[in-house]
Amino acid sequence: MMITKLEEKKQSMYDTVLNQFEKTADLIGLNPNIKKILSLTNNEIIVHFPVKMDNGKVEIFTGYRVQHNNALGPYKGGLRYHPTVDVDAAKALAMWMTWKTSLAGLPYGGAKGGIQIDPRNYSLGELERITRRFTYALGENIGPEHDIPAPDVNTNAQTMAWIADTYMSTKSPSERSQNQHVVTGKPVGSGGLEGRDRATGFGVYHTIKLLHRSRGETLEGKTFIVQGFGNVGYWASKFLVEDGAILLAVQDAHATLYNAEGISVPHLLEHSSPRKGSIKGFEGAKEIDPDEFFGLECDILIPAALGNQITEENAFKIKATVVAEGANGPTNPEGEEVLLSRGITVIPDILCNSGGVIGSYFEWLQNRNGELWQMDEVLEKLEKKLTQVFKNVEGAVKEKNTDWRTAAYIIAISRIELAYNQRGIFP
Ligand SMILES: NC(=O)C1=CN([C@@H]2O[C@H](COP(=O)(O)OP(=O)(O)OC[C@H]3O[C@@H](n4cnc5c(N)ncnc54)[C@H](O)[C@@H]3O)[C@@H](O)[C@H]2O)C=CC1
Ligand SMILES: O=C(O)CCC(=O)C(=O)O
Repeated sequence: MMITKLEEKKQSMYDTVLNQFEKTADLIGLNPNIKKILSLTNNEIIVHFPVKMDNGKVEIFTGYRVQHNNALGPYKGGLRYHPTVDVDAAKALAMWMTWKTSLAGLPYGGAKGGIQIDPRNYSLGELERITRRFTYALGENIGPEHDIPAPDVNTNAQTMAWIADTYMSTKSPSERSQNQHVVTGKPVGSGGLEGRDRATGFGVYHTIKLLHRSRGETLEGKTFIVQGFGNVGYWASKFLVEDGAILLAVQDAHATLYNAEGISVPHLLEHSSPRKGSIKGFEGAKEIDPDEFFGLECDILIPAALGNQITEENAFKIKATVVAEGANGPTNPEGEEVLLSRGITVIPDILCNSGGVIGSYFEWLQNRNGELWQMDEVLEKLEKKLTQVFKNVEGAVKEKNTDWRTAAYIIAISRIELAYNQRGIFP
């Protein structure tokens, strides 16, 4: 059977995470029974649900929620609205969440899901109805102590507010407020956490900064390029530029921009916001061929869009000496081999973008305890936690004389193995 380009891409995302897991499992001699459990996902939920469109016609949508593992706590992970969402993509992304929450030392497991749509084709009212129907269809497969979604590609605080409202409306009046933490990443004012919006981008910036600090360098004058100018790409760029780095190029789904003098982050945001996030047409940079992007001269490359972007086909072109994975799974194993053989440091996704889920954990605690945390308090706690996680991985890199991803996986998988062993399931 012929495999289309899109299918090839999806297949290899799941292959990527399994390859990364198996490599580390073999390295640490993971208990074979635990390896079997972690190689599979616990639950793969697929729902089909009808929604009335603005023109009065009914469309049927397909939504996914894959729950990989909950040995360390409730399932946690984002919801993505994108044409590439399917069960394989959700399985891969759910596994990454399990490793990420474990590495960060959070009391969570891993899940991911979404709907296979291009949200640009729908009005705001349609997106609200799609989201509410999806929430009903998921029913008790999500819950504040069971599986807690959050924003991901093409979903945001508004999407989370609709989910929380719909889920809470299924509860009796006296139970409603106890269910607000069914999702995180909500708007501030509806149970959201001050600073959750910037938490992932802040984490990307902070891990880059810590890596440079450990080498006796600062970010002043360092050049960087970023793929994706959404939540993660924008906030990471903003923090980096505020710390003296220079943004040379940005690529999104519609255009690739370059300016050797540096691109203004606030001006680019101002340009893109009213255009459904597109950077196309920005006058403060010239548009270049998308194929030139990865080969641009720079110090730091931040993939902050989709998976499988850095492969054996383009890794040899990359000039950056640091690749900071804002996205989940942006580098496939063959691409990573090329990068490592060329001495390029890869800050792996499960460390680099973990600021988001750490921020979500703070929001969950805030809701559970009926508290309201302030921005400075949140950023201080986030920085402290990220620094601790970074130092743990740095320690493992040195101790095991290995790359950053393997070091991060060793910590993440060993923690889950310990939990299973402590419970005496596989003595
Ligand atoms: N939002 C969050 O808190 C977290 C997000 N992530 C990951 O970060 C990545 C980006 O997520 P968000 O910024 O939230 O999404 P977003 O929806 O806010 O932005 C996505 C960006 O990627 C661009 N993009 C889409 N397809 C592209 C393509 N083929 N080539 C180049 N650019 C493309 C879009 O134009 C947009 O600029 C995803 O991999 C997501 O899983 C990871 C941790 C947390
Ligand atoms: O904030 C969260 O719960 C998860 C965010 C997410 O989807 C991710 O880290 O990839």
